[in-house]
Amino acid sequence: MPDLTSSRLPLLRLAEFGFRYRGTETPALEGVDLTLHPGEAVAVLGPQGAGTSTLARAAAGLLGEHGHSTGVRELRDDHHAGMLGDDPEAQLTGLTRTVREEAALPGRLLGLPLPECLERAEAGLQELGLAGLAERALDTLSGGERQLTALSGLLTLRPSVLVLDQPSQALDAGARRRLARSLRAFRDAGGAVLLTGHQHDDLTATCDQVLFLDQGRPAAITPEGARPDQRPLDQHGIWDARRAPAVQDLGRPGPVPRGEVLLHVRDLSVRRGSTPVLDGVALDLCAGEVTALLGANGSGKSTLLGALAGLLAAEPGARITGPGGVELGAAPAHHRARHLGWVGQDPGDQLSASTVRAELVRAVPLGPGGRRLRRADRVRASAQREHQVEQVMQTAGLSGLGQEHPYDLVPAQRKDCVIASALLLRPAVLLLDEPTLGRDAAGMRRLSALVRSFTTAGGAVLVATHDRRWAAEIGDRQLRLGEHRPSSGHA
Ligand SMILES: Nc1ncnc2c1ncn2[C@@H]1O[C@H](COP(=O)(O)OP(=O)(O)OP(=O)(O)O)[C@@H](O)[C@H]1O
Repeated sequence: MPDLTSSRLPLLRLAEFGFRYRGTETPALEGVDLTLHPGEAVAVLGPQGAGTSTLARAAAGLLGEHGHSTGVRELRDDHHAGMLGDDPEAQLTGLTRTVREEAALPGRLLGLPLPECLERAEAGLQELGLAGLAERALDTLSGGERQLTALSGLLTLRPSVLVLDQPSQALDAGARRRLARSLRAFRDAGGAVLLTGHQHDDLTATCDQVLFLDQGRPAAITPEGARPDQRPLDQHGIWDARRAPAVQDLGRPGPVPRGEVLLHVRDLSVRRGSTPVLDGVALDLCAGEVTALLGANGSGKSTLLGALAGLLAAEPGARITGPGGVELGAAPAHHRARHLGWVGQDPGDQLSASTVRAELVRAVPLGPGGRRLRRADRVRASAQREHQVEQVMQTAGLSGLGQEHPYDLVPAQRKDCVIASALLLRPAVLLLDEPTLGRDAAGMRRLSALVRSFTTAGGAVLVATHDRRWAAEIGDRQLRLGEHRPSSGHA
């Protein structure tokens, strides 16, 4: 990055900036003023649909051919902006095999000499705590490890302005601290940072200013250097992940005798490659309870959920018993799916239809006889299925999105689509992998309500999350994975 410290000229300036996507009538952004000087960091927060991701792309200069812009966007001569997008499934290029290759790729595409690319990649990986994973195949990484790999690649380009859309997604507290340190060093060297998203967290809290967006328009801005307090965050629909948990707000009953055990697990050990990731996990999921699954990036949360769903093989000796004592240890995944609804970390892995409605219709079997139903029964079963789909779309906040392609939805809605599919099979247990990613305050409330209504109806939920506030609010119990040794305790 060129030396910037001597100058107070802005690195990036948006003035009266507006943008309208092609084929739409309402502008996604209007009248946005934003200036980033060397050393500064600004957060732009808004509820889902407020235009924060569009603003991130505009700042990074990536909107060009997608629509029509008005006003001014100026990036200082000889400088460039780099951006990490909000879709965890689209952050890796798919062109490389290992972490080192992926981190070095952006430089190679720029035409930098290979040794320099590798040197920069090494430094980026070191800084973000990934040096030990340099040789790892990308398809073996956990969600947080993937996100940090993408960020290391971006850092090798040495941009002057870093634009990060919801960068804390999927990161544990330690990784967030490392990232905050690395952004501080980046700013001290004269760079500027723009963070966008729907949540206030440890990273947005390090910014000099917070600009709130509402329906594409600036709604408020905090005074420089002041931290936003509770009121504007609530007013603008932002989920405050740093707030102390408000357990009483959820109307959770006090300690009650545990309900029927719906999933009983003992001696569950799983290896990934040659690495032992889970070692003798024991847990009981009971009717009416939410168990929050916590642990650092790479501690094995997705591995545990995947092994319970029958998607990853457990070491011999594991005992897994489902509702009513049904033996699941040797059952294949499609058999377990009748009892255990698995919603994995990457919703894209579980979506295959071209519309949300088609995806959900496909999830429901058409009566016990399937295609062999008589015509009249089939008509009745289809109408019933339509009704079920309609209802679940409402519960999951997908009303009005039935004709959308799942990949046109934002990541949180894509996850809702997979949650809805799982609910349609009426499982006794829901296994949710990081369902809070990318949600604003209303999205978090909807998720809490959905989880609670599932347990109130007698189900059990095991949910992996890095959001400690939400874990404390929703979890009746907590199971913490760490150092490959699980420890469980009550919330
Ligand atoms: N084939 C493999 N070989 C070696 N290690 C692997 C393999 N597959 C996964 N791992 C490692 O297993 C560990 C557990 O991964 P998992 O995805 O379960 O973690 P997680 O707790 O869900 O993490 P995150 O919070 O980042 O999503 C990670 O360190 C991951 O890199």
